[in-house]
Amino acid sequence: MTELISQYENDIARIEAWWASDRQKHLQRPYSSAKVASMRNTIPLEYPSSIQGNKLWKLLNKHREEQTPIMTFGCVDPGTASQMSRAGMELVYVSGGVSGLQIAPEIGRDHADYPSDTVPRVVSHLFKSQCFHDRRQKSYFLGLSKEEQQKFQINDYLLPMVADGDMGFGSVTAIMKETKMFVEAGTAMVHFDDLAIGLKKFTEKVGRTVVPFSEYLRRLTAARFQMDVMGSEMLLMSRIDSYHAEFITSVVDYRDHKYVKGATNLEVGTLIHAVNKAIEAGEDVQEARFKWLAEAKVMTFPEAVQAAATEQEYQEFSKLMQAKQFPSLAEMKSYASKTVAAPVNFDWEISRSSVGQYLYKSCPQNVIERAIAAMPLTDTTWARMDTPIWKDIVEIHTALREVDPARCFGFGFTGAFNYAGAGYSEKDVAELPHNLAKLGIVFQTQPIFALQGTNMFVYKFAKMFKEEGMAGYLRDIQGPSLSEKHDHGGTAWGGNYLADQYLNIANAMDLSMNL
Ligand SMILES: C[C@](O)(C(=O)O)[C@H](CC(=O)O)C(=O)O
Repeated sequence: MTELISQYENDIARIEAWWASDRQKHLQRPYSSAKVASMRNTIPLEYPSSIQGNKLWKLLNKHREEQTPIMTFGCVDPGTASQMSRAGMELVYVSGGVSGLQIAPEIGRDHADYPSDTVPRVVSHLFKSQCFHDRRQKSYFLGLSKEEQQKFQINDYLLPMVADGDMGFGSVTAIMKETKMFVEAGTAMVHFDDLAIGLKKFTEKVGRTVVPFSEYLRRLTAARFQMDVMGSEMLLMSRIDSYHAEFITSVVDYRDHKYVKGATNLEVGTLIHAVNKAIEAGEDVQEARFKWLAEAKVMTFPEAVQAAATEQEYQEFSKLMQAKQFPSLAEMKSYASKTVAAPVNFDWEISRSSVGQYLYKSCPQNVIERAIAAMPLTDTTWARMDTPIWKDIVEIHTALREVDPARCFGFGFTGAFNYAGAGYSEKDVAELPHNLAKLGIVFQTQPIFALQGTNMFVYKFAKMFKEEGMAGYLRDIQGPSLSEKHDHGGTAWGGNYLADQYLNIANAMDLSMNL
């Protein structure tokens, strides 16, 4: 019994020293070291994700200081990961969307509806493959002559992996389990977003739903707590998805109230009723929805005040609004009643969707507020965007860097970004990675290469092979592969040297045989 108590007390001291370290000191936890210590195992467990997390932390900060980008892309298979190493990339991104379409037991769109262990399993598989290549490279290298060693290119096969944790696949205990799986798998950094579970409609232009502020912070706290219990240095990234959200699940948190939209024409009945009527009549539901939204004159409460007030009244109202960063609806209503003569009609209940979501106004400011609230619990931030609007990127990251100048940020160039539509010239696109890096946005991923790129390359090859057969194969694949010493099963990459060494060792089985 006393042993358990002294171990618990030692753990508390160790945790506090750890939290004061350079790597951890930027974090603030809403729980004590004693709580963490009380939930630790009685044997010390260590995880390679700590080594990978620390490696990534150094890498991100080096690039932040040098204002240079770390370019990477989504990868779900060992071969691709090994070639990323060989090409000198510095990290590997494991995409949820690609895992859902390539790895999940039941393939489907990126709705995060695949089993919660899908991405951790991909990371675990990749990590084992990274360790294999690391081992076989070392043993191969050590078997070379001094001259050969001089010329040998040593690859870093153990690139840190950044993994997509989506929204965590459940509430507190589910997120803790998910985080545990990522730590055990060898993940260097995981991101959890503020999207609603079960309502993810990914990369479709409409219909994204976020959870309230408080629910998101609860997710991050659960993940951080799990990492603390495991003593893990894996990095936790907050990914804020509110920039393109159209809905929020609840108005329980007053910090969201400024952005929740309601009907200002109260004569229209409910949105649900309008949609159901259209379904019954066999009419276009989307059209009925748009019609209702226009008739209901949907807007946020501050916008409703502006519409009802004179310019002078609105200025008075705005002054009162500045008194508090996060006024609740009740407070905003009281400010309006003190400053505006006309009635301000506003009802956020009648505009709720059929699954109960409230309408939500997305804008850079709510991304900033959410990202700042998430900072004490997380190591890095990703403000996700469907369209890379440069002025908003600058606004968001400038505001965030004022709060934490040393923060490293991430960015995803999603597959369908319309750069020209967002005003980018070819030169702007070429300079984008460097311009992002100047804002501290150093982790930059093209998440879906393993769909967009791989599909295209395989299609082109398959067409050629069908038409030209082995002659085409020899010309385009086998010839260059052999002559340029690309990796394939018959090279050192395939592990034959390592296997030979295993065989030799095993063949030396019994020295007493003296054959
Ligand atoms: C990063 C992402 O979550 C993914 O699953 O890879 C997606 C990718 C995409 O839609 O292009 C994302 O939400 O950005």
